[in-house]
Amino acid sequence: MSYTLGIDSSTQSCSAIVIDPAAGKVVAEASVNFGERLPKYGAPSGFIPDGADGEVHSDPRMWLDALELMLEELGGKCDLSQVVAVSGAGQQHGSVYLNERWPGVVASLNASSPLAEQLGPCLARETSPIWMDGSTTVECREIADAVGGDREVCVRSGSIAIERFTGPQIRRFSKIDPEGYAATTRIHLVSSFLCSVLCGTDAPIDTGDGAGMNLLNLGNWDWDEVLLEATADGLRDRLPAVVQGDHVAGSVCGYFQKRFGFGADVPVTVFTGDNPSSLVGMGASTPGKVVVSLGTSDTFFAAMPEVLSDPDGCGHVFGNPSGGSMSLQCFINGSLAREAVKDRFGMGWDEFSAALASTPEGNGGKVMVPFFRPEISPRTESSEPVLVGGGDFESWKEPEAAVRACVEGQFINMRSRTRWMKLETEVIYLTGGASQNDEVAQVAADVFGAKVQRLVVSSSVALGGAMRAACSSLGASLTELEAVFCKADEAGTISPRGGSDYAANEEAFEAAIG
Ligand SMILES: Nc1ncnc2c1ncn2[C@@H]1O[C@H](COP(=O)(O)OP(=O)(O)O)[C@@H](O)[C@H]1O
Ligand SMILES: O=C(CO)[C@@H](O)[C@H](O)COP(=O)(O)O
Repeated sequence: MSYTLGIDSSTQSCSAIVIDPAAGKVVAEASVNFGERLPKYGAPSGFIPDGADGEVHSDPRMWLDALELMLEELGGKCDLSQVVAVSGAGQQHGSVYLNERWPGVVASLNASSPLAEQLGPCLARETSPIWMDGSTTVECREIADAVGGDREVCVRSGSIAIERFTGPQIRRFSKIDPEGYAATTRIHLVSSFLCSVLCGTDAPIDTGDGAGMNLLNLGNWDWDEVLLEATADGLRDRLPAVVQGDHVAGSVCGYFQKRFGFGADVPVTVFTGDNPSSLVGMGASTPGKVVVSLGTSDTFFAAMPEVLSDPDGCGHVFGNPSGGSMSLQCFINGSLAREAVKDRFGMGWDEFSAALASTPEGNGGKVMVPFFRPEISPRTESSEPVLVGGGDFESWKEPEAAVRACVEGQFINMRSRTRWMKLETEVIYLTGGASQNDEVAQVAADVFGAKVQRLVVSSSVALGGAMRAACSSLGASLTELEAVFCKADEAGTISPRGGSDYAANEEAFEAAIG
């Protein structure tokens, strides 16, 4: 038996899948929700709430604790000594700031004490800004001005200077805590941090996740000197190397061998971002398939035949772990906005679904701009949702209509904001926590006028890691793996009903966002 393992450290949980690539089987899965299992970090939804000035941070020790809990759980379900290759992914853009102790400590992890205890003293910044952080508007402007404007930043890096991207975050840290920045000798992404810990060495950053930093040049897929210079002094020395997604970063280190029973010399393929990994796990790594992920964020992405960036400046280009690039649009008001509406009416998911089922397509013209925190697609300041459509609805007195207005509003916004990708969306491949909800999936089908399919294996981020490990370390064929592991759940296919073209609701939505 030769298994491969894929790890997914996303916003709210650390999950994994073990597959047997030769037998075409899923062997085991495990997941640890940060908020539920690690309440001591004060992050019920995976991040520390109520940060000042738009800051949204998480504690990297929480990610380490969760990794250990998750591997313990996984080890109870399958024999980890049979794992012959590993890879994984992290939520994108988040950054971990490490001091001079880091290289020594990570290379000599002691199996008798937890990772968080040993690596805590290596943090030059106690907590990590994550993708929801919007505190760097000033720094975005400064970087763009230094480089010659947003268009120039976009041409170089695939995105204009964006608040949650790592470069602006690094610049802000260097300004607000110059001593902390001076003590920082290495800055990792969530993905490269966890890959480093697993290998017991300082791992590189892959082009998939690296492109979410406003620091990587899409022309040569390497650090861009002009952007580095515009971002912070001495930045190049603080960043790891950039590599393509098939690079092997090292092998599973002694700590994990002793604690969890991994074998010696198990290669670890460089980790990537959760969305690039999901691209692989959804069987969408060659152009032609559109993926919508309904995780904490909602994202819409696709592999592209050539680099395509958003003229409006809200969308992004990331590296495709299988080569080339992918375009992506991210919506901050995803699952947490749906949860906010559900909670406002004291509903559970079943009642939320029933509300969708009992209301008509188009909602009689009632539509919500469901921005419970400032949105990034499009960029808006407001953290109050807007209800348009009349009477009781606008005073939040029609729960069912409000639920439909929220979900339709989300997909209407997604449809408008992703037109720049010029994709034929006959089928949408849906993944992420909310994708299991058939009624939410039905709204996606109706608004896009496209068939919606989920895959039999739903954990696409982790699966992408296990598939990437099999390709780069075992020489497996990605096409063959996709044929076996990325099968659509045909019984769960949802077709559009065609009851509305949503044109009037889109018009109302656009008018409301101004
Ligand atoms: N039945 C459901 N209907 C709608 N949304 C759901 C349902 N079950 C879970 N979710 C949503 O899934 C989200 C988590 O998705 P997940 O993909 O695990 O997030 P992430 O990968 O960002 O950590 C939760 O915030 C929750 O709102
Ligand atoms: O910021 C982005 C993509 O640019 C987010 O999609 C993060 O990568 C978080 O992903 P989820 O935890 O919501 O999957």
